[in-house]
Formats: sequence, structure tokens, C-alpha cells
Amino acid sequence: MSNMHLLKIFQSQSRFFYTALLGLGIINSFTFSVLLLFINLTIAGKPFPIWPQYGWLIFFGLLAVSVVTTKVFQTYLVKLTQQILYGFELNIVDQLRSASLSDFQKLGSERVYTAINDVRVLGLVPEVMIVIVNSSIIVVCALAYLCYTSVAGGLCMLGLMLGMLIFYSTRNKAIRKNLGKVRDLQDKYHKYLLDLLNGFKEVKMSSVRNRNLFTLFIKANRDNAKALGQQTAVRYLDNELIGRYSWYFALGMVIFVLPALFNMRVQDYIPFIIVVLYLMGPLSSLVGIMTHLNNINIAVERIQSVEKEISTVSVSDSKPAVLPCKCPRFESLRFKNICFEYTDHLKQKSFTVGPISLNINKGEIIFVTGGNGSGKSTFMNLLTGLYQASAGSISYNGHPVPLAEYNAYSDCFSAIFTNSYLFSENYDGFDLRTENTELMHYINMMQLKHVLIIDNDTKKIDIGLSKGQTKRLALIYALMENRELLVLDEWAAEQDPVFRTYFYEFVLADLKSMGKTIIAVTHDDHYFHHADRIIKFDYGTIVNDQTISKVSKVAELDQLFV
Ligand SMILES: Nc1ncnc2c1ncn2[C@@H]1O[C@H](COP(=O)(O)OP(=O)(O)OP(=O)(O)O)[C@@H](O)[C@H]1O
Repeated sequence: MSNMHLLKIFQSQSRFFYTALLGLGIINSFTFSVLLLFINLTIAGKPFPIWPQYGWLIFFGLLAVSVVTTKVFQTYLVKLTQQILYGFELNIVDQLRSASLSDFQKLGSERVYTAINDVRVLGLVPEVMIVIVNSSIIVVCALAYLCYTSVAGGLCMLGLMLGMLIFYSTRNKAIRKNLGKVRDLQDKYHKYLLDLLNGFKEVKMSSVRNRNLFTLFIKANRDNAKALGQQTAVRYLDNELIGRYSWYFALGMVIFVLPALFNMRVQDYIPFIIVVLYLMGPLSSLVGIMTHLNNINIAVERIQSVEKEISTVSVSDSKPAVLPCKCPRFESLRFKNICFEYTDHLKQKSFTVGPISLNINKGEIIFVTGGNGSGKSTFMNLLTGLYQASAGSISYNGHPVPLAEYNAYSDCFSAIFTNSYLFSENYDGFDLRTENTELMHYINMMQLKHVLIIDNDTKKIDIGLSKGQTKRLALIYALMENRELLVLDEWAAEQDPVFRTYFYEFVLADLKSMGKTIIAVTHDDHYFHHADRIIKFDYGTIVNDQTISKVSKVAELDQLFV
């Protein structure tokens, strides 16, 4: 990404950006030129050509104008940068929440963490931009002044600077490559950290795993990053060193070579010496700021690539047309030739689900069964609109559901997945007070009356539950969503035998009488006779879809589905 791109981002945030930049440029170039002229005239013992008696006033007046202009621009830039910085941050999260599940799974949380960290780097923009603008103006003014004094000398200096520019841009390319590698290492580092945090128990349970994770992955990664970081820092410092000393070299040329070459008198080459000295500060600032500029450019590049990846197939939040905000009463759901493919990192198909065709009717209790890896969870993700089918169509109450309405479609389901997650805050806005009779009814139903602690003040349920209890609380929350379609993925797997029997024999019937339609993935073949229908998956397709008559014997079911 070029620096121009960064400027474009600023212009897109504030349409006065280029104008402000130009204003600052004009005022400061005028100021710096006049200051340079003053210095040279004073040394040459000449008065200022306009209003010589008010020279001091012009000098300090211009300084004041330049300080005020830079201050105004600086403040404007800081505000703009913060706006862009927080905008980027929110945009990443905003796009993430509307991304499809498969995009999110492909992206990986570690990339998101690195991008969020990268956003912070943008805080350096005001400092970098002010240095670049002011220093470049001084360089241009000084060169122009030099050319005005002596064309040959000015061109010599210009040549020297161009040489330095080419030298820096060549070295900078190598540095940018290194910085890119450091960021890739950062992505991996975040991944290993997530492994350590999410798999803490597993890490503690094996000293080999524990040691390998640390030494072979985390430490090796950090060692690599350290080596690259050192190499980059040394290169930067070398650049600075070469830049500074080549300018001293230029000074030496001016003092010793120019006078001899062009047969100059002292007063002729004094302006050169002044200009060279005048340029030393800005040039070294420019070289010094390159580190930050590179970091900013790389950060923006990476943030934008993450944003682009997230936004490729993001589902819009726009108001649904077929499915209004509140889901219409459920009557039927139809899957027609639905297909889905997982792809590997080379975009090759790794597993295909479908074509799946089926109808689900109001009030049905459907058990979904099949071996490990047969496609049950993938089907559940397709059913709930979390995955978008590559072919086929879904109809809700006879109306086809377009891609743009998948969010609204998902809102028709309550779902508890195998690795269900309980949030730290009540994002659903549930009424979590003991006075809420509905809540208390569900708590009784889940036999958690003496386990859950409801804090009426904070309106929160204190969480510190076993796995089975957590799943029961998840079901309470799911029921409080008051949705007609309930999807459960191996919900009862963590329940004790007594509660499991109670769940299949009584809870399911209760939920059905409340008007729920239930689709549950289960391996609990002892309870298959509590379903109205059993769907069996194998190799990604439905191999059996059987309605269970109430008179069916458990033995018959065993033959059919096990
Ligand atoms: N995120 C993913 N990326 C790529 N392939 C996947 C992904 N998730 C699942 N698969 C593949 O899809 C196939 C079906 O997986 P799925 O999770 O749907 O099976 P399942 O029937 O639910 O299995 P289980 O009973 O073990 O939970 C598996 O072979 C798996 O390798």
C-alpha cells in the first residue's frame, strides 16, 4: 500500500483534509523560506529587502503564524486519526458480527486479534504526518533557495538527495518485507496463545505437550520475531547513520570541494553551508520517522486485508422483506436440494454435504442421527442459516429465503450447539429476576431451583456450574427467547442418566405441547421412540428419513437406525 492510500483514507474521513494539508504547506513553506533568507542576509550583512526596519516583526510574526497553523493542523489531525482509529476498530468488530460462520472459521480468531492490535499503530499518524509535511517543505524550500543562489550547487545537492532517496527506498523494501514476516509470526503467536488459554487443562495434563507448546512453538516463534526485529532495527539505525553522515559528507564537499571546483569566494559558499546545516534536522527527522511510517502502512494493509476477507460474503443487516423483524408463526420448512462444501486451504473440496431435501412441519420432534463425521452438525448449521448453501433453496412457510435474509431467518431458531457458550453479560435483555414466573418455571423444569443464584440487583444469574448444569441453563435461556423452532446438538450428552430419561420422557413432550418444533442431534438410541421422526445421516446425505408411529417397537427402531 502506498502512502497515497493513507492520504486517501484521511480525505475520505474529512473532505477538508487535502485543503488543510495544502494550507499548512503554503504557510510553512513561505515561513521557512523567509526564515532562511533572513539568516543568510544577516550573515551576509545585508538588510531584509522589504521594510528593513520591521525585519524583526516579520521574523517573529511569521514564526507565530507557522506555530499557530501547525498547532491547528496538528489538533485537526489528532482528532481525525482518533476518528479513523476507532472507526477501524469498530468496523472490524461490526463486519465480524455480520460475517458468515464459514468465513469466520476460515479467518481464525488470531487474525482478528492481530488486526485489532494493528489499529493501535495508527495513533502514530499525526506525529508522522507533521514531521513529513514540515520536513519536506523545508527540504524543498532550501533546495529552491540554493538553486536560486547557484544553479550548479543546487543541482549537486538535489543529486545527492535523489541518491539518498534511491538508497533508502531500496533498503526500505527489505525492511517492509521483514515487517510483514513479523506480523505473520504475530498471527501464529496469537494462535498458540489461544491454544494455551483455551486448552489450559490439557496443557497442564501433559508435561511433554506443555514443554513442546512453549519451546517448539511459542518460544521458537518469539525467537524468530526477535531476530527479525533486531535485524530491522539495525537496518533502520544504519539508515539513520548513513543519512546523517552522508550529510556531513555533503558539508565537507561544500567547504572543501565547491570553492576549489568553481573558484568561489567565502561569501559565495556560505549560503551553501547554512542550507546544509539548516537541512540536517529535517532530513534526520525524515529518516527517523520511516520506522513509524512503515509500521503504519503495514498495519493499514493488514487491517484492510482482514476487513476484505470478512466482508466477502457478509450477510447484510438490512430489514428483511419475507421475514419481518418478528418471525412469522412457524408452519413448515422446506429444504430443496441443499448442498454445502467444505474447502481446504487450497480451495479443494474436502467434504460435501447434500443434496438434502426434506420438509419439517410444525410440532414435529425430529431426531437427527448418524456416525461421527456424517454431517449432522453441518446440517444443523445449514438448517439454522449459519452456513449458506452452495446450491438449493430453503423455504419458510412456503416463502423462499434469500441470502440477504439469513440473519432474520436465523432469528426464528433457538439453538444450543455442542460447544455452546454462555455470555458474560445478558445481551438478550432477559428479565432475570425471581419475580419472573416464566424464568422460575423453566428453572424448575431444568431442576436447577436449588443450584442457580439469581441476583435481583444485577439481574444476572451467577454462573459457576457443572457442564451438564451449564447446558440446562443454556436451555433455559433458549426457551426464554420464545422461538418456535428449537435446535439441539447432542444436548443431553452431558446429562446424568436420571435427568436424561426425564428430559426425553417429559421435557420434550412439554416443549411440544408449548408448540415447539424440535430438531435434535442425538446418539441416545434408547430414547428414539420419543421422536416423531428420525433422520439418519451418512457421508453428508440423508440415508433414512422415518416417521415413527406411536406403536413402533424399540426393537424395530434399533433395526432401522443403529
Ligand atoms: N470447519 C470445518 N472445516 C472443514 N471441514 C469440516 C469442518 N467442520 C466439519 N468438517 C468436516 O465435515 C464432516 C462432517 O462434520 P460434522 O461436524 O457435520 O459431523 P457430525 O456428523 O456432526 O459428527 P460428530 O457426530 O462427530 O459431531 C467431517 O468429515 C469434517 O471433517
